[in-house]
Amino acid sequence: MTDPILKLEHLHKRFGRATPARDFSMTVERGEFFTMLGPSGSGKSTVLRMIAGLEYPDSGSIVIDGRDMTSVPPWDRHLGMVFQQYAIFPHLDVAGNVGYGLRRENLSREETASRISELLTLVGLEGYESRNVNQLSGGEQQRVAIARALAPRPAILLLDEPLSALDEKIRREMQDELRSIQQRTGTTFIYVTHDQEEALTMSDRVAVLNEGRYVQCDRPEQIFHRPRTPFVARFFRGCNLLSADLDAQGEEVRMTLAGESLMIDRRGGARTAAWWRCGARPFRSGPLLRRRGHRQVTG
Ligand SMILES: Nc1ncnc2c1ncn2[C@@H]1O[C@H](COP(=O)(O)OP(=O)(O)OP(=O)(O)O)[C@@H](O)[C@H]1O
Repeated sequence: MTDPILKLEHLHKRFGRATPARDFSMTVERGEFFTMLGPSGSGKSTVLRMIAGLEYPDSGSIVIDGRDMTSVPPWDRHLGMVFQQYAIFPHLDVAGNVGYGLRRENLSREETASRISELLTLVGLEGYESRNVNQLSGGEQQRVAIARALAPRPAILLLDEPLSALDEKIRREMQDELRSIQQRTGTTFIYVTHDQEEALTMSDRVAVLNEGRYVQCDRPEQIFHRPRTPFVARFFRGCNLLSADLDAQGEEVRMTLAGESLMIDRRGGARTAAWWRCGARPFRSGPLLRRRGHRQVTG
């Protein structure tokens, strides 16, 4: 088992009355697609900005690839960043924009051209080198921004709601493409979104944030089928929460719901069946998890 690529330990950050990070600790493994998901104001962007070095924590530490980076400036952290706004340079063509990411690499002209061409192929813009960026669609501009951020082979690529300005169809396509780019390059991605479906579809693991803490950090199918708190369950709109009485009897628990009783084991073994019997089939669980190759859970 290799060391995690990122370790956040007891991060705390306050802005006046807002506390977007409270004793926040988490680890991200090498090559993971890791997503921070949560409602507006839960602290996702602040945590991402602290990883990037765009904000400094009041206390706690940030270790990237084994080095303490807590007070290191952003340009020495060897991270890439992609934001919601397509932060590309309007006065440079596509090659100029992607090449900007290579300016510290000391490459020859030929090596730079070859790397730009490789990156454009990776993001599906093969042959776009001399195109004017102002004439590209939103999705294409975001691909240029991703190629530029990946150009110096960052240890981690940080993505803050990169698809939220795109229309639904392009957004869906880009979700699949981003996942594929991440897998082909093996780069660790840390992704911020408030979109539940996006998080579940793309990620290896998801941290659900609320008020500066994460309330659950797990694989998508665990988050979806085994929410640890009512907050997580409610956050996936369409999920039905029903109150039941539980009565422990040795290894089994009797659950009484709407006058019906059911024995479940202590790990909640029959819980899925119970939800099914109540007609509370989870929101889009089949197509959602099938899209990323998960087995559908049956009752
Ligand atoms: N630079 C800042 N100055 C003052 N308050 C801030 C600053 N940055 C963030 N906050 C506050 O911290 C809280 C968390 O903000 P943050 O942007 O991290 O949340 P978020 O989960 O990313 O939300 P959103 O999805 O709306 O972007 C909010 O109450 C916000 O107003």
